[in-house]
Order: sequence, then C-alpha cells, then structure tokens
Amino acid sequence: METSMAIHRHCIIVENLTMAYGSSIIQQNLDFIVNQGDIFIIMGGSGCGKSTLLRHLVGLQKPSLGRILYSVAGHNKEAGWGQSHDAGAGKTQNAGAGKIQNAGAGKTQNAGAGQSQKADGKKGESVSFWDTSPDNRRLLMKNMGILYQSGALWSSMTLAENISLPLEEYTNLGKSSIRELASLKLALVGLAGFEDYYPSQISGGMRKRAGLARALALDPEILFFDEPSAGLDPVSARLLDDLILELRESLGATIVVVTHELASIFNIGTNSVFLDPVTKTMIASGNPVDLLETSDDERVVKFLTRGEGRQKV
Ligand SMILES: Nc1ncnc2c1ncn2[C@@H]1O[C@H](COP(=O)(O)OP(=O)(O)OP(=O)(O)O)[C@@H](O)[C@H]1O
Repeated sequence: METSMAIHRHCIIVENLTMAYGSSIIQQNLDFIVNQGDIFIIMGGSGCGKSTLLRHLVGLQKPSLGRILYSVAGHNKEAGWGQSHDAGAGKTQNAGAGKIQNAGAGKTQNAGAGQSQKADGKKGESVSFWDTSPDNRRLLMKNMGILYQSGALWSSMTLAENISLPLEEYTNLGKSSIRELASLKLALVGLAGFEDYYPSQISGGMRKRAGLARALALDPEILFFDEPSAGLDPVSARLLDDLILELRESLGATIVVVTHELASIFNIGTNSVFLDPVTKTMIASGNPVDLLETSDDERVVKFLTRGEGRQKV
C-alpha cells in the first residue's frame, strides 16, 4: 500500500535489507520507500527491531545484506549527483544532534549511485549510503537531523550554546550570526526567549523541543525521531505531534519516526512499515489509518487496536 500523499520523489529507498547483530538476524527482506514529505512511522511490538532500523537509516549501522539509497534534493543539486558520483563535498559532517558518528563499517564498494524508478515514472538517481564515497556519506549525514529520546542535550551548556555547537563546527558563521540562528531555531520549536536556560531548568517536553531545535540547526532535509512521545504526558506528546506536523509543512522536511504510541501513529503518520519479531520481516506498510481499516493481518489489526480487534458492526 502506498502513502496517501501525492508526493512523487523518493527520499529513502530500502532494498532487500537484512539487519543483524553478529549471527543473530533481527529483520530481513525489508523493502520500502520513504517519499519526500512523508511522516513515515516505523512500528511493531517491543524488540522487533525498530531502533535497529533507525540506526541503519541514519548510517550508524551497516546492512548485513541489501542497501539503503538516498535522494536528497538540495544536496543532489549542490553535489552534482545525477551527473557525477563524486560529490566533492569537503568537510561537511553530522547534522543535528551532535551524536552521529560514521559507523565506519568498512569497505566502500563499486559505483555508489543507483538507478531507481521514481513514482512519477522517470528514472532518478539515488546514492547508496555504504557504496558511495566517505565524502558523500558525510554529506548525507549532514542532511539528517536526529532527535534522540532524551533530547541528548549537554547539561553544562545553555540551550543557545547547545544549538550553536553544530553551527560552530560545520559552518563559517560568526558568533553573532550563530546566536541569531540559535534563537531562530528555538523560536521555531516554541522556545523563543529560552536561549540562556540550562536543560535542567526546563521541562522534559521543552528539552525534547530544544533537542529538536538542535537537530534543525543545519537545515536537514530528513528528520529522524526516536520515540518522541516517550516520557511525555499526553498533552505534551500531542503538542510535539503538532510541532512535527508544522515542521513538515513549513520546512518541507521528510520525517521518520520510531514509535508505538497509537495516538501519534494515527495523528501524524502518512506512511509506515510494520515489523514483526516472529517472522523477522515486515508484514505491512502504508498509511496507518488505511492499515487499520483494511489490513487482513491479525497481528497488524491487533497492534493498531490495542489488542481489541476491529469492532464488528
Ligand atoms: N547492540 C546490540 N547487540 C546485540 N543485540 C542487540 C543490540 N541492540 C539491540 N539488539 C537486539 O536486537 C533486537 C531488536 O532491538 P531494537 O532495540 O532494535 O528493538 P525495538 O523494536 O526498537 O524495541 P523497543 O520497542 O523495545 O525499543 C532485540 O532483540 C535486541 O535485544
């Protein structure tokens, strides 16, 4: 099942992905597409491999089999992908959370760019993360902002200082421009005026939003959220959902979310993949509301109805 949004550009293409820790396979034969502008939910019961998939999507873990292709508009233009495989990206690195590292899992192989059939029927070029050059990999990672569960802020730094970190490291902007940008990003997440607060002086929900402001610092095209509602009361969780929707609208970002919060899944999800821990593969994909209404798979229906099953009329 496809996303209900009429978006015709692939952003991430997962092809025949197998994920494993040593000889222990977590998931296999994963095939799905995240389209530009999707709010793509990775769902499934505890321990099925959602976080492991997220780590693969952000380049922290290398597939055991298969590949993950990216097509990122701004940087395709900037780096000239589509004409050449050599991005010449220089020293751009890690985007948002200041925590992403190159897993460095080893050898680059062959070409690095793959032909993919676009949803609009045209051929488009995408870059295979582990098959492309280290420079291209860094460029891709710069284009990914990540919000970790805890927000992952440095406690000894103010919010403005936290957000300034990636800007200081990866841009040539002067102090005052960086401060201005940090304020802008804080305003974007509803934290205008909190520049000089320390993480311990604000609530958990505000810390998440500050973490999000940092993830947005370098204007990434893809945002990843690891269990955004975890630890939040229902009202704060709803506010964060609204913020995610707003960001998708205002920034045109593509968003990938790991969550098992049903309210969030139905509220924000436009597309999804459902991982099953028993068969160790995906057993459904598509718009979560459509899945709730039409899936024939009992496991999916059970999950989406909190075990109650579809109401008979
Ligand atoms: N670093 C690791 N080394 C070995 N096994 C791991 C590692 N990290 C996770 N696993 C195993 O991989 C499986 C999937 O874990 P993962 O955290 O990806 O699942 P999840 O769906 O995100 O779970 P949850 O919903 O409980 O957070 C689990 O069986 C877990 O024990």
